Amino acid sequence: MAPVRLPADAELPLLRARVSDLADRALVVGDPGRAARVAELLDDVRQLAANREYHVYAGSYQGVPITVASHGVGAAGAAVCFEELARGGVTRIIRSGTAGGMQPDVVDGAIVVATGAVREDGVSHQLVPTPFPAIATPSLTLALQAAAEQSGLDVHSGIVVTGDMFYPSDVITGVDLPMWQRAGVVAVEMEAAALFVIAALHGIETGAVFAIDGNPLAAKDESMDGYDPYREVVTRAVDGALTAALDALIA
Ligand SMILES: O=P(O)(O)O[C@H]1O[C@H](CO)[C@@H](O)[C@H]1O
Ligand SMILES: O=c1cc[nH]c(=O)[nH]1
Repeated sequence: MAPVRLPADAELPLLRARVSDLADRALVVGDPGRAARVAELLDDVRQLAANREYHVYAGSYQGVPITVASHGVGAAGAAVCFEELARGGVTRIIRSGTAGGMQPDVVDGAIVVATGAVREDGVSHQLVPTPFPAIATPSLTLALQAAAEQSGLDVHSGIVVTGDMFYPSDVITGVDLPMWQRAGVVAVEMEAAALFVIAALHGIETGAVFAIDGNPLAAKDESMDGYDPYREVVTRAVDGALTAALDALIA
C-alpha cells in the first residue's frame, strides 16, 4: 500500500485543517499553548483549526510559508498529527519539544538535537517492526545543530529515547532509563520516534530539537515528583529550541 496523499480540497479528519491551506514545511510542538506562542512569531498568521489537542496555524517565517501544529502528549495521538500532515502533502516536519536530560552534563536549560530515537513508544511498532530505525534526516540535523549554536545555550546532539510512560508505577520498569543512559542516550521524551518512523514511511524530511527541563536520573527523581518545566531557565531553552526549529525549517 503506497502512502496516502489527500486531494487539495480534502479536510484532514482529525486536525480539521484543509489540505490546500497547508505549507510544505511544518513545525510541530506538543503543547497547543506553545503553538499559539510560535504563531505570534509569524507573519500573515491565521488559525486553521483547533480540534482536540490539534491546533493548526498557517503563517510565514522570514517570507517562507509554514504550518504550525500541536500534537499533544504521547506518541499515539501525535502519530495522528504526523500522519495527517504527511497525507496532506507536508514534506518537512520538525518537532520542537521539551525533554529530560539523560547524561550528567545534559541539564536544565540545555538544547538537544536528536540524531535518532529509541523506539520505546507503543505505536510505531504497529506501523513497521522495531528493527527499522527511527532516524532524523541528516541535513536537517546539521541545520538544527548550526541554528541551535546561535542561541548561545549549551547544545548537545545524539540519540533520544521515546517512551509512553511519563510517570512510572512502582510495579515494573516501563522504560529502563539507566540502561539507555549506559547506551549513551542523551534525552528522554515521548513523540520523536513516531515522527521519525512516519516520516521515513512517507519519504519526507524530519528532525527534532528539545529544551531540557530536568534530569530525572541525576536528580534521583525517576518518579518525576520534582518536574517543573515552568522555570525561567527552561523557558529560555524552549525559545532557543523553537527559534532553531524555525530557522532549520526554512533552511
Ligand atoms: O513539550 P512537549 O513537546 O509536549 O514534549 C514533552 O513534554 C510532554 C511531557 O510533559 C511530552 O509530550 C514530551 O514529549
Ligand atoms: O518526557 C519527558 C518530557 C520532558 N521531561 C522529561 O523528563 N520527560
